[in-house]
Amino acid sequence: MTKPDDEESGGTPPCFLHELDPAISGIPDEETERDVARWRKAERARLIGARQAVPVAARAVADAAIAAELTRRIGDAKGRMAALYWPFKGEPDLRGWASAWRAVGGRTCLPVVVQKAAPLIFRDWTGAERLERGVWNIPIPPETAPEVVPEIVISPVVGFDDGNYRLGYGGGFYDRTLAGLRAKGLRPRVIGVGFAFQRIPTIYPQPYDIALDEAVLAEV
Ligand SMILES: Nc1nc2c(c(=O)[nH]1)N(C=O)[C@@H](CNc1ccc(C(=O)N[C@@H](CCC(=O)O)C(=O)O)cc1)CN2
Ligand SMILES: Nc1ncnc2c1ncn2[C@@H]1O[C@H](COP(=O)(O)OP(=O)(O)OP(=O)(O)O)[C@@H](O)[C@H]1O
Repeated sequence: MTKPDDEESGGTPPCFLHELDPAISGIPDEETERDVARWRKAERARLIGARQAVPVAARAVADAAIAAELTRRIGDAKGRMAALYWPFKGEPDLRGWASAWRAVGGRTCLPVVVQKAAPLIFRDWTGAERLERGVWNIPIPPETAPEVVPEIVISPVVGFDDGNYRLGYGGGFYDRTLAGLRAKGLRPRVIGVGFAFQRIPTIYPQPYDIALDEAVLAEV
């Protein structure tokens, strides 16, 4: 990245993001990391706000559209393990899809935060067990539920960009989880889900960001 000549003369723009080429993921420098973190924080707030403002009726239509499209893309359920999520902050509610998937022989699991700044684990979710409160009060299957490895990961996006990169809540959980699975030679199919307005040109991907395989984003 080149530095503008006027850096010492008061003409410096507040942020250098406009100079970044998202296609190039070089060695991260501190200044860039700070700018990206700041930009992501604001973008998350904007997108989560827009998502929470979607009216209930429109949301129900969009959730149904996402569910139908997932079924179409994924196909046969028999014996296949899909990771879902317990929706919060206006995320699409796919719990109905999860039970429909189980009803035709699919299996489901939910992500569990073991600790901050660490990969997630996935626990088997039959739909019959009593869920517990995990970190940030997110419902999770109890410790007695076996840890499993999903073949398909349905991941709620805060933002989704043209390079298939996902903006999440900022914990880095999915990136760490997918990196950990890859290190073991495991590559689940990762499908982002959300609403069409969550599509953005770029999240300014960093070396640790892992692109998703695809996304299903419903119009609202
Ligand atoms: N429904 C759902 N479940 C999920 C995820 C998700 O994106 N959606 N996750 C995907 O990763 C994991 C949880 N990730 C989360 C990451 C940050 C925050 C959060 O609210 N953080 C606080 C800051 C907390 C702190 O830094 O101490 C905040 O934003 O106010 C919540 C969940 C696992 N379960
Ligand atoms: N594989 C990894 N190893 C170590 N640190 C990582 C890894 N992936 C991400 N991080 C760290 O996690 C932090 C948050 O990452 P990022 O902004 O991509 O979160 P996010 O994808 O929006 O959140 P989430 O996946 O929890 O919804 C970053 O500061 C980054 O340093």
